[in-house]
Amino acid sequence: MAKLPKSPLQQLDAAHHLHPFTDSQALHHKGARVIERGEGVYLWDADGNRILDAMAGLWCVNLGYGREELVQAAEQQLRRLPYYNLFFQTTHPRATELAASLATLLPGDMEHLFFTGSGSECNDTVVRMVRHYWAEQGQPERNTIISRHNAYHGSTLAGASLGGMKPMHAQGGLPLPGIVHIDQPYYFGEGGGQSPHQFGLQRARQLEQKILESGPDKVAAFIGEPIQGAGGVIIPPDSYWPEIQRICRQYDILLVMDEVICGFGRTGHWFASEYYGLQPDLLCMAKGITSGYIPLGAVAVGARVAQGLISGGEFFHGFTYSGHPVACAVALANIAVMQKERLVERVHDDIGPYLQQEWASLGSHPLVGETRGLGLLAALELVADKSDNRRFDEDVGAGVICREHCFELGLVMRAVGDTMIISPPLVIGRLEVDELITKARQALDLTYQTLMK
Ligand SMILES: Cc1ncc(COP(=O)(O)O)c(CNc2cccc(C(=O)O)c2)c1O
Repeated sequence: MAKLPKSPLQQLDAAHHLHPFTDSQALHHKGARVIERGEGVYLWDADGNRILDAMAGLWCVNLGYGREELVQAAEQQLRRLPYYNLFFQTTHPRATELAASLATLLPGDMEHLFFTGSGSECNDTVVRMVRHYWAEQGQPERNTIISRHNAYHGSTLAGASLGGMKPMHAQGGLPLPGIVHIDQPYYFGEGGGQSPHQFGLQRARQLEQKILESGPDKVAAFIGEPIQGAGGVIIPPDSYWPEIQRICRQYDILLVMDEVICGFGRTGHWFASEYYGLQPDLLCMAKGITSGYIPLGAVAVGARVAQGLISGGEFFHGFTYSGHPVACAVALANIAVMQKERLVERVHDDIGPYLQQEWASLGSHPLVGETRGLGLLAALELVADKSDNRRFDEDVGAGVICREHCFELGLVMRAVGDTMIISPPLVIGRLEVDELITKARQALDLTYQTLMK
């Protein structure tokens, strides 16, 4: 795709708009990519280029773009009640209906929902909720939360602290006190000579070490993404999560699953906790809950913590847009479409296996050290030498080069370092998967030519 000089919009953007997670100076020179329209799994940029969005926006547009059912739900609610709050012993029908609907979809005994406006606000809520819970149980010193290096839990002070990304911690004096990290179950990058089974147990057992180091009576909870998304679609060995859950139960540590990415059918289950046989005490959701059409988050609360909160007097926490009525209306419509079209079952039985089968074929490419995936989440690792999976030097920027070739070919793939990841809309068809794979292979070929010339 030929790069045109900056348009008036790009010049205006450079003059006034500070983008998230962006080197603004670099962007000002380049000019922001302008995405104008979406339909199904496709986007169109301001130059009229059609792009297959294999990232579903930011892991969130599960129903694809242009779903009239969601637009209608929003419009109807906007006309009837565009906003009201859930404070002062008040509710509105959509919040109540959505809480009841979610309770039927969640694993285990999770019957209660606390609404927020984002995934980060969910994780801030988790920190306050678990510390308040333990204080109400007469154990106020239980306030340490254990998370993982390279986890992503958002960009608020608590979300970024729970996250394990060092560049984020370096900006703003993070992590906050009482939030500590153990290593991640990243077998391809850190497995060493161990079997996946042994590596999964070894990494899970770091939790026990950290609990003993912190003092079991000081630890409130452990938080993790079933599959780390922004960290690079890190799929743990099968031995990992059962061992984590066993350790949490042994030391009576609350288990918090962050399903902001993995929830709402992404893995072929309504929630990935089901796939891993987990009974979390708290579960965070956002993104796919509304297919990204409007911001919404929710924390699902299991019976034990819910009873503690309910009997613990006023919980001094909440947001203006907690359970925004238009967002709840869109979420209800989103869930209804997922149920009507049996999308979760389709990911599990049809399009998920098909995507994984086709994605795995990329593993034969000379640049690819590994392909992996579950449902409609997938990753591949770019390597300089397949014989020993030697990585490229960081300054080569192989992932960014590959990502840019993807855009030139009309495909969005995310680069996390030299890991290429996809998370397409759940509505993607087989022919669109074929297009995705063809373009991904072409991008790998172009990247190979760029790097190996
Ligand atoms: C697991 C998880 N938890 C919490 C959040 C925070 O949600 P909000 O952004 O709505 O506050 C996320 C968000 N995930 C996220 C957000 C922005 C960029 C990328 C990326 O992969 O580049 C990923 C996430 O992936």
